[in-house]
Amino acid sequence: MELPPNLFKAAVARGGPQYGIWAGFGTGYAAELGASAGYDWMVIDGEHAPNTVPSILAQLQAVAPYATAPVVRPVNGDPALIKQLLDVGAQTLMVPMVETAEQAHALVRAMRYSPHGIRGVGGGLVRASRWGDVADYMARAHEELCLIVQVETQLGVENVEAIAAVEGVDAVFVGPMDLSAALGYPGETSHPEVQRHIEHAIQATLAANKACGILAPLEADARRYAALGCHFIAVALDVILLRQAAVDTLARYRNDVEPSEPPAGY
Ligand SMILES: O=C(O)C(=O)C[C@H](O)[C@@H](O)CO
Repeated sequence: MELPPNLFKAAVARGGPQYGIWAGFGTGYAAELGASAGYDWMVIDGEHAPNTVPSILAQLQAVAPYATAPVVRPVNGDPALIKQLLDVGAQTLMVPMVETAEQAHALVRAMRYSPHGIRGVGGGLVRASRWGDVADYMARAHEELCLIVQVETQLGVENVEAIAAVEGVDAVFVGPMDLSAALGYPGETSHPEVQRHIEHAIQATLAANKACGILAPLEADARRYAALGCHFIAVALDVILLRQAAVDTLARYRNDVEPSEPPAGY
């Protein structure tokens, strides 16, 4: 068979904004439900959601029949974990807490086979090559892989020009929550200082001709980031949607329950 195309990479190259949902339940069942809603892309979160390589595989399989493109976020940039995630068929990885061009370059090498990198060879043992059915998998895998690096610390923002310029980095994703904490305003993503850093990271990424993404569950934020040129914006988190709907439904029947406020943090 042909190498499966990376829907996310193609969509972001066509332009934006692409609207995404954050999958935080760690199950294929919930991920499939989110995909059935028609979002353009979905983060399968291995950093803060209760996920393992097998649970991520189950979610990749669950969303495969849908047009929603999966983006897998590993807990960190460990090359051994990257190898496992690529082998189970993740094509787009979003690695948190990238702070230097050297780290970004190491991630590119972790995703590529020798002589361009250090990815171990799974050959016919892995889903990525459809158990060997994709005959040219090793020669062409890099064409359909996509690396998103998360910039979400002060040092990361200081180095964003150099990070975005690294060959093989396809996109930068700004993490507003971590950045707010790193700058000393935990959870205050609207603080002027946090916003100044966010806008600088977006502009530097776009100036490097790389795609830029961000998390923005509040509509006004999402629209502002779209106007700034972000290519992909996560506008919903499934866990938060369920929690809000659960509280609001109960509040309609019980006087001791207040309807939910927009989340202070996300
Ligand atoms: O810093 C951020 O914002 C992110 O990276 C997203 C967070 O991990 C989390 O708030 C998602 O719920």
